Amino acid sequence: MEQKQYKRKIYLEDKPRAEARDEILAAFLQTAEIETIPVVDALGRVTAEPIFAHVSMPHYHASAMDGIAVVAESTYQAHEQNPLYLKIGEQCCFVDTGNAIPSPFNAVIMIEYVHIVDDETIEIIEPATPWQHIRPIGEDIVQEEMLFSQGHTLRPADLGVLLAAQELMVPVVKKPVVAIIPTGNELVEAHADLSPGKIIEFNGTVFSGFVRDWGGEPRLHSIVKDEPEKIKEVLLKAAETSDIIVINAGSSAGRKDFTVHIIDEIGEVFTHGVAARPGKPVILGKINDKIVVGVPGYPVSAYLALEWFVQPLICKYLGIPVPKRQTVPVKLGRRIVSAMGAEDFIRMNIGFVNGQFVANPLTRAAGVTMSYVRADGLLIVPPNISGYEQGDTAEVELFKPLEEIKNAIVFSGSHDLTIDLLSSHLKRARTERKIVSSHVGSMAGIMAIRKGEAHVAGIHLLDPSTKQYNRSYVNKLLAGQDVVLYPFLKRKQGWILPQGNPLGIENVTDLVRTDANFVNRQKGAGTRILFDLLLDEAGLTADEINGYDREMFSHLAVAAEVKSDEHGAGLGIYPAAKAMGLDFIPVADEEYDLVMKREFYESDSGRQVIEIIQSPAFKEEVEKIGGYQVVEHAVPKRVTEEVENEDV
Ligand SMILES: Nc1nc2c(c(=O)[nH]1)N[C@H]1C(S)=C(S)[C@@H](COP(=O)(O)OP(=O)(O)OC[C@H]3O[C@@H](n4cnc5c(N)ncnc54)[C@H](O)[C@@H]3O)O[C@H]1N2
Ligand code: MOO
Repeated sequence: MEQKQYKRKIYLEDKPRAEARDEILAAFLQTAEIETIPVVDALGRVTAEPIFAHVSMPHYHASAMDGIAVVAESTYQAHEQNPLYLKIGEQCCFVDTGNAIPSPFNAVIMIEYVHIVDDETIEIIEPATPWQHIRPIGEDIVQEEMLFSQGHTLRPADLGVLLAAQELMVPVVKKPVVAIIPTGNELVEAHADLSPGKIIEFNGTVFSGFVRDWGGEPRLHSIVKDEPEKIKEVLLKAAETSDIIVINAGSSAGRKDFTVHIIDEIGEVFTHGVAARPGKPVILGKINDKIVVGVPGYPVSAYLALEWFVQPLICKYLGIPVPKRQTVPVKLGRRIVSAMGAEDFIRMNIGFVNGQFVANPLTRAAGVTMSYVRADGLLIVPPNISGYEQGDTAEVELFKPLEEIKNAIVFSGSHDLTIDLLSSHLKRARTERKIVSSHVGSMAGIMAIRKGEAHVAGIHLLDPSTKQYNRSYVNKLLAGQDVVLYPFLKRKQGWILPQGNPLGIENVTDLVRTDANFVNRQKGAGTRILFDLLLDEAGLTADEINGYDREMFSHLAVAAEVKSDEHGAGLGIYPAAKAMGLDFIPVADEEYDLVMKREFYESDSGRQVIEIIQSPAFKEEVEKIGGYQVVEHAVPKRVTEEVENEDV
C-alpha cells in the first residue's frame, strides 16, 4: 500500500489547559446509557435514577434487646417494694434481639432486669414504657423512601441498604468505554527480547488502571505500528465501538508523529499543545462525534494529560463531579524555577520535620516514571509566576493520606542499598513509619539536616587533610546544632573493572599507564573526594586521567559505563560491581554514617531506626550483600560537646 506523506508538525500551540478541557467537554455529547445490574456487583457504580425502598427495615416490630416482651401498661405498678409477677406465655414472653414482637406486647424489658422465679413466672421491680427496646417498623428505612438520588457513587454500606430494602437490581450509568491505543514501531510487549531502541509498552496498562479507577471501562488495543493507514483504521473502528478514544504517543514533532494529521483528516482537531509541562504535546479532537485524546508518549506527561482531559470526560459521562485532591501548604526545600506562560507540574517528596511540611522536587524529566511513583504530591506552578525561592510556602496536591506523610522518616544525603533494607525492616516491624528518601549526596544531606528539612542523612565524606571520614564536616557544617553522628557502615570502595581486568589495573598510576577510560563521579560525591586523594598521593593531576571529566551520579551508573567499555575503569562500591558482573579490587574502607538531630535520635522513630540497625537480622542481611560491615555496637557520640570544644 502506498503511504501518504505527512509533513512534520514543528510548532505546537500553548493553549491554557482549562480552555482546552472546556472545549472537549462541550463537544462531548455522549448520553450516558443505563444498565440494571445486581446490587452485589454495584460497588463503585453511579446510580442512574433515584432509588426508592421496596420494603421497610425492619419490616416488623423487632426486639432491640434480649429479654421479655410485655404490655407496658400492665407493668406500671411494678416497684422495688411492690414486685410484679407475670405469667410466662400469657402476660409476657421471652424474646431475643431481632425477634418479632408478638401481639399484644409493646415493650421489652432487658433480661438483666428480670428475675425468673420458676418455669412459669417472672418477677419485675420496674415498669416498662411503651415501645422501649423495640425497633418499630421502618426505624431504619421506610418503604418508598428515597434511598439515593441519581449520580450517587455506591459505597459498601450503600449496597447493604439496597439489599435490606429488597432492591436486588440497581440501575446504574453504564461505564463509558475508553479505547486505549498504544502506537509506535519501537514498542514491544513486556516479555519480548530487548535491543537498543525497543521500548516495553506499559503506558496502556497504566491508562487502563486510571480509567478503571475513574469509573470507565478500558479497552486496551494491541500495539499499533506507525503506519498512518493502520492508525486511521484503528481510530475509525474505536470511534464506532467506544465512547472516548485515547491514542498514545506520536503527538510531538518526530518524523513519525502524524497522529494529529490523521485526526485532522478523519475528524477535527481542537487543540495541539497545551500550556502545561510536562504534557504539552496533547492532541484533542473528535472523530465521528467521539472525543479523541492524543496523549504524549513520555509516561509522566501521559499520566498527567490523561488526568486533565480523560478524567473530566468520564466524570461528565457518569454525571459526577471531578474529585479534587487534598492540598497542604509546604515549605519548599529547594528553589524551583518555572518557565512563564505555562503551568508546571512538579512531583514532590513531602516530609513532616520539626512540625512543618517540607517538600522537595523529584526529577522533572517526563520519562522518569519513578518520579510519579515516588511522589507524595504535586506542585502546580501557575503560568504567571517564574517559580519559588527556597523556603517559600506553596500549596501541594497530595497523592497520599496526610497521616502517611506525617509518619514518614525523611532520609536525605547519599543513598545506599542498606537504606532500602532498613526501609523494608521498618515495614516488617509493622510500624506505620516508613522511610522516604531523596538522594542528594552527602553534602546536601548535611545541609538538609541543618535547615530542618530531613530527619536523617547518610554521609560518607573523606576529609583529605585528616584522612578521616565525616566528623570534620559535621563539626564544621553543623556547628552549634545538637546533632548525633551515628557510625553506621564500613563499605568497600574499590576499582570497578571489566570482567577479567583486561588492562591489569591495580592502582591509580595504572590508569595513566594504560590510558584507561576512567568514569568519574560528580563533584561533592564521597567517591570523587577519595579519587582526588588517591591522585594526590600518587603525585598525579586530574588532566593526566583520561575521562576525569566524565561524571556519573551513582555507583551503578559508573558500573554501567564500565560494563559497556573494554577499557573502562571506575571507582565505586562493591555491590555496584557485583550487580553488573564486573571485577572489583578493594581500595579503601569507606565510613558511611548517619547524621540526625538529637531530637529525632531520641524520638520513638529514631530509637526504632537504631534498634533495627542493631538487630542481628538486619546486620546479617547487610553483610550478605558483600562489601559491607555494620559498625558493631555503634554508640552515638555527642558531636555537640566536641563542637563546642573545637575551634571552628
Ligand atoms: N523536537 C521536539 N521533540 C520533542 C518535543 C518537541 O516539542 N519538539 N516534545 C517532547 C515532549 S515534551 C514529549 S512529551 C515527547 C512526546 O513524544 P510523542 O508523544 O511524540 O511520543 P513518542 O516520541 O512516540 O514517544 C516518546 C517516548 O515515550 C515513551 N513511550 C511511548 N509510548 C509508550 C508506551 N506505550 N509505553 C511506554 N512508554 C512509551 C517512550 O520512552 C518514547 O521514547 O516528545 C518530545 N520530543
Ligand atoms: O512536555 Mo513533555 O510532555 O515534557 O514531557
